[in-house]
Amino acid sequence: MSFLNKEICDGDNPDLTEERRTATFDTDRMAQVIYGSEKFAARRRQITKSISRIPALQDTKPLAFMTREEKITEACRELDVLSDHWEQLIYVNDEEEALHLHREVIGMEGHPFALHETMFIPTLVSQASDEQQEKWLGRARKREIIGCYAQTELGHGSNLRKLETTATYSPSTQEFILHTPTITALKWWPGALGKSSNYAIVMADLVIKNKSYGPHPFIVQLRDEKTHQPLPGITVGDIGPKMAFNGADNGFLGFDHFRIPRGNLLMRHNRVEPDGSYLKPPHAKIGYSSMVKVRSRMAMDQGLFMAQALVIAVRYSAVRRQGFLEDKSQEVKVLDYQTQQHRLFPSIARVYAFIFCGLETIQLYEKLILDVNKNGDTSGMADLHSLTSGLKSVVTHFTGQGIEQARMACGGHGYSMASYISEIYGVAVAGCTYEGENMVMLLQCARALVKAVELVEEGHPEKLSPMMAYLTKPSVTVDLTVGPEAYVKIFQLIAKKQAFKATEQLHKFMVAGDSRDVAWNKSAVELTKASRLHTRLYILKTFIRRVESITDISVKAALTDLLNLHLNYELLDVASYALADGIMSSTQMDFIKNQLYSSLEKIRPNAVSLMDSFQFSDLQLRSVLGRRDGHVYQNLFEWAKSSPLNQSEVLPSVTQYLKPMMEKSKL
Ligand SMILES: CCCCCCCC/C=C\CCCCCCCC(=O)SCCNC(=O)CCNC(=O)[C@H](O)C(C)(C)COP(=O)(O)OP(=O)(O)OC[C@H]1O[C@@H](n2cnc3c(N)ncnc32)[C@H](O)[C@@H]1OP(=O)(O)O
Ligand SMILES: Cc1cc2nc3c(=O)[nH]c(=O)nc-3n(C[C@H](O)[C@H](O)[C@H](O)COP(=O)(O)OP(=O)(O)OC[C@H]3O[C@@H](n4cnc5c(N)ncnc54)[C@H](O)[C@@H]3O)c2cc1C
Repeated sequence: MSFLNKEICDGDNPDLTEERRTATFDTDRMAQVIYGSEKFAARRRQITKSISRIPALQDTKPLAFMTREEKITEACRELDVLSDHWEQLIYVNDEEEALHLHREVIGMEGHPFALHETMFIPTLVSQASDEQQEKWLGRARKREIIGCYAQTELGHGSNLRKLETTATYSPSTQEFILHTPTITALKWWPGALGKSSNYAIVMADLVIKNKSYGPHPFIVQLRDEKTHQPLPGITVGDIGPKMAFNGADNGFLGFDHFRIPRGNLLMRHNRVEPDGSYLKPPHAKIGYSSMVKVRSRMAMDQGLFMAQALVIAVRYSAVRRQGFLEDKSQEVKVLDYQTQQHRLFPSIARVYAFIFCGLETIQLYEKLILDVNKNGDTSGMADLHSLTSGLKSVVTHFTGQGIEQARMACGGHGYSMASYISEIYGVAVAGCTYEGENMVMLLQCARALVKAVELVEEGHPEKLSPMMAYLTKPSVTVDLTVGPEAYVKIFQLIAKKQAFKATEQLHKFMVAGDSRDVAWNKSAVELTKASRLHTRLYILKTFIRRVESITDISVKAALTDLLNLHLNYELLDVASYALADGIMSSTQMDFIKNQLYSSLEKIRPNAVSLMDSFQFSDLQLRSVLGRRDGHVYQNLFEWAKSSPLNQSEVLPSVTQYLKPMMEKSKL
């Protein structure tokens, strides 16, 4: 079967056109699966088309040749143009459409609204009372004010209970006094805080009558709305250049006894009354909801980062010819090498798997917020917290690995900033750190796992949440040839064994006299391993569920090949556990390897289309190597010529130093 999209292929590199001809499915149909619905996939295309009709949004100077200041200015110029066209481009207040618009036009290097959309507004939605929403949410949505999320401090990011910024209630004036008592209490890292935001959600330790109530969210005006000057009592600025993400002004912030009205404590779930009495929230960690929101998005966002790198690497691999196979008259596309396929295809499978998880966790968060806000029902919080803690850690780790492999798969040109892969890598791996450092979050996930194992050991398996039910499954011998369910069974056994082993180790140290915290630390590596396996099992099951639900036969067939690759690759990757515990034999290992290699061959003809299906525009990709038309070499040459170093033949560094040095050497 062939699905040739004329519009796409006309004038393209013939090697890429050939790849698109061999596809066995329709990329528009695949896009519906990727983006969760026919409607949203179509809206994305429509928005992309509308963007392409606005000349002021087309690419200017390549980002790689811009200074940081130029990048920030350019992002703001684009935001201004977008704001003029906002209502004609997207449905106002549709978060997914807004995200797509920003991703495509401004890209991933950060911008003044990145935290406004992803954390400031969501915190107002989940934490502000109706009255407070009336006051601030409308203004925020209309972009009359720009906000950020200021939580992390110079001295503390992971351990929130030790945040030092205080918000001390003064009943006589009905104000909170925000204060930065030490250098380590300076807020440090919040995105868009340094120069752009005029408001912030500030997480500070609530203190009433000398009693600390822990971190609470406050809305704080930082800058004058007319002059944009910091208000008296506020010290704020940019923390300097970063590994990537340099279009964002991550900032620092200090308070000198800065007063805000009582009504600026976000009070949907807790209250401080005028006399200073405190009303507890229905769940102690409800104030952490914005972090859970971002974590619940991360499987999707990271999947899309990795997808961008893979679109670039796969298209380039179909254009790049090097070396010979059978036919000595023509060099082969590097995509035909088994090693190249092995380098790229398992990551393609992970991209799809991560995105399917993201579609699910985004919905789970939306449901949770509805339950909490409408019915005060917090019962889903613990499960979503442990799930998203594990997921953000596993997904960011593999995304980093996948992008780096994509970079190497592009050979020398992958190392050039023309590929854009280094930027994608730099931005994506920030996710290993932000929203909770990966080890810290794996250990959060482990808390839930250990609790579940303890329930089983105490004879209460009925109390387990559905995600943990596998911990009660008995050991069985599995015939791998029967299909995905057999892989799930083996994975469940591996994950279960590791969860029990890690818990056993924890208990052993406790029995020997260690406190739970010390025993926990002595078992931490084993615990993180259990969390990873538990999370990878969830990813695998989600992938299977999603593929089963697809109705388009050709799309389903292509994704089944990808799923089979995933099952074999993941199981092989954790085979050491299975071998050590006698869960799998070496014959089964050989079977898995052979399945894996034949999956690579099956996927090969669909590789380019599997990545085309993401329907990223060239504007969004920002990559010379990944262009849709595949005209790599001409454009690389043009790109290099536009380097500022090539704007003159002889650089001042030559006249000033190299020439005199060479002259001196002649003497
Ligand atoms: C439209 C525009 C879009 C444009 C997009 C363009 C592209 C942009 C690209 C990229 C955007 C960039 C965006 C960057 C964004 C970054 C933002 C940030 O980084 S904000 C800072 C994050 N900071 C952390 O995540 C700290 C991590 N630490 C913590 O969360 C806590 O300290 C934690 C969870 C590690 C411990 O918290 P404890 O000390 O209060 O609690 P304990 O004592 O350990 O636990 C007590 C119980 O509470 C539960 N718990 C903890 N947190 C919970 C929660 N959230 N929900 C439910 N339970 C929770 C625990 O599981 C535990 O349960 P049991 O006792 O075991 O049953
Ligand atoms: C690009 C970027 C954007 C960010 N944006 C924001 C933002 O908008 N708002 C905001 O408030 N913050 C933001 N942050 C800050 C970010 O959330 C924190 O850096 C992150 O939570 C990690 O905390 P930390 O820096 O204190 O790391 P640390 O906790 O100091 O980590 C250092 C090491 O200690 C280990 N460690 C720490 N605690 C434990 C433990 N209990 N057990 C085992 N190991 C442990 C970690 O695993 C790690 O290896 C951003 C950070 C980055 C990089």
